[in-house]
Amino acid sequence: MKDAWSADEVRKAEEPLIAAGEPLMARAAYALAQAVLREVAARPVGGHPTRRRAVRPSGVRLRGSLGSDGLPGTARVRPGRSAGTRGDVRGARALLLVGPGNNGGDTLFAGVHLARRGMTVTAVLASSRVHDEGLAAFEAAGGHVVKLADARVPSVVQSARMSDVLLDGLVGVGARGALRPPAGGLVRALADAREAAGERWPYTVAVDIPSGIGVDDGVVGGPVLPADRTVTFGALKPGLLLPPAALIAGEIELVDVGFPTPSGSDQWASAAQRVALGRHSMGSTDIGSGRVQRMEPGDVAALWPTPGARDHKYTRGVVGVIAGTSTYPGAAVLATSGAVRAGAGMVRYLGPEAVGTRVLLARPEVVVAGGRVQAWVLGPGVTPFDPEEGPDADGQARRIFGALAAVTGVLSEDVTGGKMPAVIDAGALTMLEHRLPAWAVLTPHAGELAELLQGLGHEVDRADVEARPLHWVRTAHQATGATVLLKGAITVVAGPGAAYAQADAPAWTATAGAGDVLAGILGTLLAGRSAEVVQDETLAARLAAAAVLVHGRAAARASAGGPVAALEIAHAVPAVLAELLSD
Ligand SMILES: NC(=O)C1=CN([C@@H]2O[C@H](COP(=O)(O)OP(=O)(O)OC[C@H]3O[C@@H](n4cnc5c(N)ncnc54)[C@H](O)[C@@H]3O)[C@@H](O)[C@H]2O)[C@@H](O)CC1
Ligand SMILES: [K+]
Repeated sequence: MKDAWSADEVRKAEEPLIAAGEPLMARAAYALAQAVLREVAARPVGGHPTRRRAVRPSGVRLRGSLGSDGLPGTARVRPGRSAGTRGDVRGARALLLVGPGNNGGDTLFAGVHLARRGMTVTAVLASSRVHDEGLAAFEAAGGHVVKLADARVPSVVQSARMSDVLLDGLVGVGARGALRPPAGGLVRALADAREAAGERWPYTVAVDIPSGIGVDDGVVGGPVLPADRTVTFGALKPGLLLPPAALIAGEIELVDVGFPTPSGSDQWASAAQRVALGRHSMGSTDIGSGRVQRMEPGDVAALWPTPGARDHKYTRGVVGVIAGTSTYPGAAVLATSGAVRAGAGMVRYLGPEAVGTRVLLARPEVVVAGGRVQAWVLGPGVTPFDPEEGPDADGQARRIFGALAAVTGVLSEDVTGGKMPAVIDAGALTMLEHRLPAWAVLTPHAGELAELLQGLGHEVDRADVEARPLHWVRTAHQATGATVLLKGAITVVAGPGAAYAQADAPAWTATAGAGDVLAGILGTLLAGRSAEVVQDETLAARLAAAAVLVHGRAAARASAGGPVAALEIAHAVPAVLAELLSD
């Protein structure tokens, strides 16, 4: 499991270490410098290993000479190393963006290592005050210093363009909100230049985080310079796992600076507190707090129910699927295929006869009849419920309302029954009338989540959900009681006391029907551990994250780098599971 710590948790962890005299900054700076040196040394002379520059002018290098604005003379000094071989970093150029705090300190000390190795290093100080010792050491090592206040932003941008590597050390975990001027203006100009430059941009390394992202929530509320690599210290930060920030953080390198291993989850138990369903019922103080995790293959293997010699189809779990209509029959095929391929003991299908026939043609092992079920998959391919339109022609809404009663165990005013986990997708998301238990997993995409939240009294649209996914997923979890899984390039899951951000699927997975397959896979997982899921309110979120990982890996396998059809994702699931379970 990858565990991301909030900025507060990082501070709490570092305090005793700093008090004990542990050289955290020295460790961070050394590791940062090593990451830069590795990259620069791997570059063929005159080009980036993966983003080779199209034109690399040769010319006279006046190493270290400065122009009138204090920046390396861009007219006189040509980019790249004019001499040396692969592995030799001498003469390579680094531009450091240095902010006022310890993030800038890390960057200056890293600059010391780079300068000592013969690189030409220039620090642009974005603030009037910077880390004193770092600055003194940097100057002593021969680093050049430019104050942003004395330089023009276009000259800094030009200097960046001519560098081999760019270090973003403006703010780290001490950041509050979007980047303010002048750092914000500089980063906006650099981000624009990077966009325009395409491949011809220096390798960009974010120090601890890309400056300007929300450390705890991954929000990108202002200018941020996308990084090729983020070298982060002590622990991952939620913003490095969560969209949209995670999509611009590049490769993440975690540096051990001596933090203790992650403690238990007791400290954030408050996030598990649930409040009554209602328009203004959310405890907003809980939102945004807590740890974010990313499940890894080993975690999934430990969670996946595997059959033993004494198991039979009922002990392994029966999934009931209510999906598809005569207009959208394919969703029924995809959801049942996902469930079958994920290893359900049995899959039942309930729906219009014509759709059931199609399901049987694709998957003869599906039982098209009612009966015992241990988890439901409700809603793929079912149209949103509109009470004014009267009873639905296919009867799917009626069936789903019935199944939803079994999920909560409240069958009627005076009759209660067994409680059952469920995946609630697509059309079924419009049929929620009561507060739900955590073993009900809602699986909306961003547009559906926005509509659900609007129904709960929030003014939010799809773009808002995409801009602050963790916030809105947590809000929906707290408002409905259900575990919420927001589908996307990075899928975010929130349940009692926990949040997961899974980035397992290739971009090709964004294709019609992929979500129906996911619903089926998750249905099988919930059915396989049905009794435990209703006992342990944290289990549904873990199983949801596990299903996302398996689905994403199956999509990657089916895609093999090219387009993928949803049904092929389902077909790839057994091989993915076999691999995960054998490791
Ligand atoms: N946690 C760890 O183990 C370690 C942390 N270290 C570094 O220390 C950093 C944290 O240092 P600090 O607490 O000094 O904080 P930062 O360096 O992250 O920045 C705080 C400073 O930035 C300014 N600032 C905050 N928000 C801003 C905004 N939106 N726009 C412009 N300026 C803004 C503040 O005025 C403050 O002066 C970490 O990110 C990391 O780089 C390392 O030195 C060593 C190890
Ligand atoms: K930074």
